[in-house]
Amino acid sequence: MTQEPGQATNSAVRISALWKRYGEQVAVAGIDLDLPAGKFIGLVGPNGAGKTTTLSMVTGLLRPDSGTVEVAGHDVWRDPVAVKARIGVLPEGLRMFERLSGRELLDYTGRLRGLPGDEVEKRTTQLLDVLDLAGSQHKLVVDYSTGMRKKIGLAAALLHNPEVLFLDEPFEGVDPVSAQTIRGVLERYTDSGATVVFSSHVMELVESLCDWVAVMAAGRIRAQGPLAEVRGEAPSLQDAFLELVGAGRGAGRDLDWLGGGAR
Ligand SMILES: Nc1ncnc2c1ncn2[C@@H]1O[C@H](COP(=O)(O)OP(=O)(O)OP(=O)(O)O)[C@@H](O)[C@H]1O
Repeated sequence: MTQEPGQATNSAVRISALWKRYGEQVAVAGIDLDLPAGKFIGLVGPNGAGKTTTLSMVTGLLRPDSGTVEVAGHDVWRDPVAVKARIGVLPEGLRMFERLSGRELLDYTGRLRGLPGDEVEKRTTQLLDVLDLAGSQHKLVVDYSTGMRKKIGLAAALLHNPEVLFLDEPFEGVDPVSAQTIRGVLERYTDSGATVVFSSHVMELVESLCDWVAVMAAGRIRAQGPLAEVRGEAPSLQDAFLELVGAGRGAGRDLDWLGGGAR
């Protein structure tokens, strides 16, 4: 059911019976997810679980085989313009306009989003400042480090003040200082009532940031809910996760030739 534009909704994202296959490979196997608005949400799962495929379908970058996705009350595939106006996306391996400087990239993004020039300028200056990129604002994006690319990508995704922000592995390749900066910006953003959905396989990070998690493995949702509920009696999210995805702690036992100095 799609709500009328502007109507209040408690769900930031509603996914129903979503499927995606790549040939014989089932990447996403009919998942249902209801992600509450105003939360810091982690989508966690091992390599190949289907996180990127799910986020791509939710953000309108990849067409599902079947199923529906609603973001901020709008159907992603029937009402793509309304959805794209309300979301910010930092995809994995984001392609950017490499020959623009950081500031030019944000200026261009702001204008594409239809913001007035003076507003773009103001927000750009503030974001560059907060994300510690002011000193590199005139450097070409092609010369940015991995962490700087993540930060400028995040700034571009935030510029139009979206209702829901989707981030695929936002902390991958980011040093602890930059990670702390990104974290501060995201916490401020969710405190104002916006929603962050991010994918990660770093459990400690998810545990320390998120108030709500969805655990994915082999294309299916294994658990979803408030962090404390998903963690249950387990000492940490990592333990709960290993239990849920059935990971063997004995992995490597067969590698009897490995280590010990014998050649
Ligand atoms: N373009 C593609 N063509 C064929 N198979 C694909 C494609 N993209 C993903 N897959 C397969 O779909 C499954 C889910 O992949 P996906 O990238 O969504 O997982 P992920 O949870 O994001 O993994 P990771 O944490 O390693 O990035 C994997 O088995 C992967 O090999």
